[in-house]
Amino acid sequence: MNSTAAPSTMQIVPIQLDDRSYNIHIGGGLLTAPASFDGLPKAATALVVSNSVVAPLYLDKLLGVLRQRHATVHTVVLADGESTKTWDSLNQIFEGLLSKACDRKTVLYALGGGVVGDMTGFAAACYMRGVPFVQVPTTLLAQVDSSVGGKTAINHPLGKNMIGAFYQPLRVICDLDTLKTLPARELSAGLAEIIKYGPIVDMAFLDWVEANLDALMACDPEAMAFAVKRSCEIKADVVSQDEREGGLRAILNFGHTFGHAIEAGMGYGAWLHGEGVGCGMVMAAMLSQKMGLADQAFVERLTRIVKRAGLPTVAPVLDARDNAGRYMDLMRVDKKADAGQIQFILVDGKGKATVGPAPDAMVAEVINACCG
Ligand SMILES: NC(=O)c1ccc[n+]([C@@H]2O[C@H](COP(=O)([O-])OP(=O)(O)OC[C@H]3O[C@@H](n4cnc5c(N)ncnc54)[C@H](O)[C@@H]3O)[C@@H](O)[C@H]2O)c1
Ligand SMILES: O=C(O)C(=O)C[C@@H](O)[C@H](O)[C@H](O)COP(=O)(O)O
Ligand SMILES: [Zn+2]
Repeated sequence: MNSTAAPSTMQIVPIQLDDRSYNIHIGGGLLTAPASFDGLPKAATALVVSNSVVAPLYLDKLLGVLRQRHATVHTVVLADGESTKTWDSLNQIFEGLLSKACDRKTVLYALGGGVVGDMTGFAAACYMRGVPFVQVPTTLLAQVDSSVGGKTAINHPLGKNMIGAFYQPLRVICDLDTLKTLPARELSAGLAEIIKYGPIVDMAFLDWVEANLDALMACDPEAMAFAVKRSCEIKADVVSQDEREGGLRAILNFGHTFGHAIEAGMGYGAWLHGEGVGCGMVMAAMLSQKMGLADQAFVERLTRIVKRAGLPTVAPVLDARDNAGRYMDLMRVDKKADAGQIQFILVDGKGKATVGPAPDAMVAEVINACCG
């Protein structure tokens, strides 16, 4: 591995949010290490939310530690996949909480990827108007992005993450060992969000990612430890400046305006979130170039990196008759849209991002050029 890699022991990345500040713990074996949970509330009751893929792999391990902290630990195991990020799943969590008479001190633990994390966080925000929760992310994407920063949500058929709340966890516990069971496609999805941090904030990190992509795709522990830590540092820094996306935080949406349209337009789950983001970054970079902000060499470089990471760079046709129109309609629903005007995250290819509109004709050119 190139660059100054972090050691494989536990590392802590703080996120400063006044009375909602917390730490992100990163390291191998954290799931079964009681010390990872030190300082968290030892309420009588806890409830772990997981899913049908993650539970058989890691639920017993987590329960082993939690039963030393809570007299009673309940579980809710949801179905798997992006298509389950719905009211129905959310209700299953509420039913689990209510049927077990969980009180407002009950600690919720989200054990899984971003889908479980986003839904558990939303349930924690709503149940009895707010109960404590802890993120235990088990995918690369969740460790480098979704578990950090307090965005929680479910999807709506008309738009991604449309119903949700900002609600911070008490802690994020990233056990790097869980990444060893992750399918290659999911690892690639996580790489998309890692790649994202370069063009928006830190091009030296993009250089590092490019130089270490093979190690990352092979799940090399040292490379992973550094990538997760640096990603969390970048995200924590952005979120601590703008927790509720008044402005700056929107840069974390680089690639998402197009990506979310792909996810919703294809039907949730057909494209993974990270795949939409990967392809969406290529589209947003191309738009940035058309707007005179980035040069062609940067667009080509980013496209090469995204492709090498195992992610799609050719966007899907969402409507054979009016494809650009369909993309536009889906993007107008995006949460960043302002008075019906779509806002894009545009990059300069040197590590700076801006948020703004783009002429419809240029957006259509990008869609036409990128769709296969
Ligand atoms: N809140 C945020 O800030 C934020 C940021 C980025 C993404 N997201 C959301 O996160 C979601 C995507 O998250 P994701 O990519 O983790 O998807 P996911 O939660 O669907 O997990 C991906 C797949 O991996 C499986 N899995 C999880 N951990 C595993 C492990 N250790 N070994 C084997 N299989 C494992 C899951 O069951 C699932 O099949 C999207 O809904 C996206 O909108 C939210
Ligand atoms: O944390 C953020 O802010 C992000 O934008 C991170 C994104 O990777 C993530 O996919 C987020 O859920 C998208 O937010 P949304 O507000 O566009 O739904
Ligand atoms: Zn994302």
